[in-house]
Amino acid sequence: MSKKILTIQDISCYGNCSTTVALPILARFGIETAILPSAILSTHTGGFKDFTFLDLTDEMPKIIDHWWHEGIKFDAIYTGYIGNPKQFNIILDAKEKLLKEDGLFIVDPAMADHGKLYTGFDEFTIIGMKDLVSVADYILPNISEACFLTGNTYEEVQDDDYINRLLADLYQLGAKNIILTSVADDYDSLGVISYDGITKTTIMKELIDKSYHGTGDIFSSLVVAGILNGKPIKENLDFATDFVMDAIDITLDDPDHDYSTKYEEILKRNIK
Ligand SMILES: Nc1ncnc2c1ncn2[C@@H]1O[C@H](COP(=O)(O)OP(=O)(O)O)[C@@H](O)[C@H]1O
Ligand SMILES: Cc1ncc(COP(=O)(O)O)c(C=O)c1O
Repeated sequence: MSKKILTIQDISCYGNCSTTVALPILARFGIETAILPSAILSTHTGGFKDFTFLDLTDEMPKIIDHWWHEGIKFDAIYTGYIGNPKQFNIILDAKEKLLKEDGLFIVDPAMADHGKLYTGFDEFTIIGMKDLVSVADYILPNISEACFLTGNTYEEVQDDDYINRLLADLYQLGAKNIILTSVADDYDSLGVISYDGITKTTIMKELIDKSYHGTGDIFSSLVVAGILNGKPIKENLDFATDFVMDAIDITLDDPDHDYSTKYEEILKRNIK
């Protein structure tokens, strides 16, 4: 039977990230997707100046309560970029009211990259993300987010001891499954490591020397689709990393598309 998911993140109207990539990707893999926007921005916050920002904190509880009264329930809730620290408690309320008893709570703590918090985020964002992480079935932090969540110092290139410490500290926070992204064991590689408290699965690939906004959201949406569709973790992570790399590859030769990848070209392929 097909699955039903609720994704809670911003709508960046232009720029191919968050809700505007989650919806098409999840739908492409047969998952019915409802959205609860945390904010509406004219663009994402990376690389565009003077973006607009409409905070939807006041609207969110109304939408949740309407669905609750309708008896709507989801197989999974997947959270991303949060528009305001006040939304963390609203999201926990949505989990109580709208997630099926055996449903999955999946958190992409989208708040930082390259060792820095995104524009507009502060310690209240970190505290709120920790609350979500503590009750999550899956979390998908990058190295920067893992550091802000656990109080470790950011390292651009990481050795085994450092990664093991991050994974142990994240697991200690309460997350049942960790999918750590932007892992680099040297300056020529990039990949992901998953950890479920017992087993570590590592997928490392050659670094493409260019980064784009939105790749984290594309990666997370693909992995979430794989989890809901019961894809084995290694296959799931391998597929998602290859997809993101292909999306980067086809965007490299288009200087007018610096703000995100042209991932639609890859989504168009006959993928299973
Ligand atoms: N330039 C790149 N070269 C190779 N792999 C990449 C590149 N950018 C992203 N990826 C792959 O996609 C994953 C998620 O993308 P990333 O942008 O690092 O996520 P996040 O937003 O969590 O930082 C990475 O861990 C890596 O496996
Ligand atoms: C508003 C907004 N949402 C989501 C993201 C997440 O982007 P990424 O997929 O690069 O982590 C960003 C990053 O720039 C953003 O500004």
